[in-house]
Amino acid sequence: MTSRPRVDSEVGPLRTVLLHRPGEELKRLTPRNNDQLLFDSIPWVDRAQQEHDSFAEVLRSRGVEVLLLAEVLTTALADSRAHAAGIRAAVDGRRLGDNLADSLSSHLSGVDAATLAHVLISGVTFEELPAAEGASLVRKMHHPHDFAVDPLPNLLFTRDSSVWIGDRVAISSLAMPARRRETALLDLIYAYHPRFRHAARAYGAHSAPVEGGDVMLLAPGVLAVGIGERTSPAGAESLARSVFADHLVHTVLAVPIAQARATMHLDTVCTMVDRDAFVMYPLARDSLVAYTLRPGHDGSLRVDGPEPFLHAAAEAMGVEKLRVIDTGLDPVTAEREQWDDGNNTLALAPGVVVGYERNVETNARLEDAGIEVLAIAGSELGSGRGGPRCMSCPIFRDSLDLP
Ligand SMILES: NC(=O)NCCC[C@H](N)C(=O)O
Repeated sequence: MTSRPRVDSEVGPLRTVLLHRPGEELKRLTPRNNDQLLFDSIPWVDRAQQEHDSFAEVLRSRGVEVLLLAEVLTTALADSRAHAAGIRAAVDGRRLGDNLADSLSSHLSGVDAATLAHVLISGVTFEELPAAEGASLVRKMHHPHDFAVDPLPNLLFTRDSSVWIGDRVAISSLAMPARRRETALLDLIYAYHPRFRHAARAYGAHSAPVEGGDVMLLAPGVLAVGIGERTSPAGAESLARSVFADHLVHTVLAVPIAQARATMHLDTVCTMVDRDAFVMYPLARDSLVAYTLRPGHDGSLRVDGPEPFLHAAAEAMGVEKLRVIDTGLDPVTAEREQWDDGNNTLALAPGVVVGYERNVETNARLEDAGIEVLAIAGSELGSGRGGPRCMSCPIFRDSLDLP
């Protein structure tokens, strides 16, 4: 018997998670396209898969049910409506022109669900397009390795494309063009997979950017939303209005973060490692502030602050004080380990987190503070600039009774 999806904290015991085992889409990365596709180098794909398999194994060994995105997508695409919608979302007439678009769509309408899932994730190059009658200027003028359908190498970071808030799922509105089509796949999964199709949506039909890496359920009823390179003020405000209207939370903390690649999401700067504790980039510790948003009368919004993030968060969570694990790192080590996702941990339970093994100093300080760190290899996975929290979308966590 599977539990119905529900997440209301960052650290409640994790029971079910959605991961994406990286595949052929990573083989599309070249030195010519890696910047645009948001990777900092070209990963060794076999090793990335081994690292990911080990990550999944660590989770399973702690009793977590691991759902793999390609498998759940394939199940969803077995529904003919999902199959047709998946093709519509991938085949772009503006890029291909009507003739090529029609021929690709009709080819894909004849493939099985697993093949379509593969195509939707890995993309299609012009040389891979099915043969068609007659000449095509579009085909002739594109390089054979140009993408007719873009690959989605960042699907690996399942945190960003959807997020469960209580018993509702919010499909993100991703900011970067290289990631926008991910939402179409998540939309199909949650609409057509038998396990999810009855789940209510949060934040439906909004277009202002919100990415899951910026969204943190600090405690039941308290949501923090980073605002920076990815999530815009308009996105945070729309999300807040939506979750207030659905009575999912009582407070949203809007947290400005530097608009830089190193700090692309709030979870690159800090993550929760216990019900009252964060691991946090030391240079952000004193500067992080929050605006406090609460529902006003008649659908209006109250906005207070800004004030120091830790004060605002403690007050909203109803705890006296929040702890920041004192990593005490020198600025250079802190900067290096922050870049390598040292602060991007995935909590499996209060005081138990998964982190990249390479962040030796941060992990040692966490252990000193009594946090159990399950260290995983991530030399290849990290080339996309994301750590264990980025690579996981919790679908069910046991609820957390605050002290
Ligand atoms: N939550 C996260 O920080 N996710 C990492 C996303 C990395 C991906 N290459 C991106 O740039 O979107």
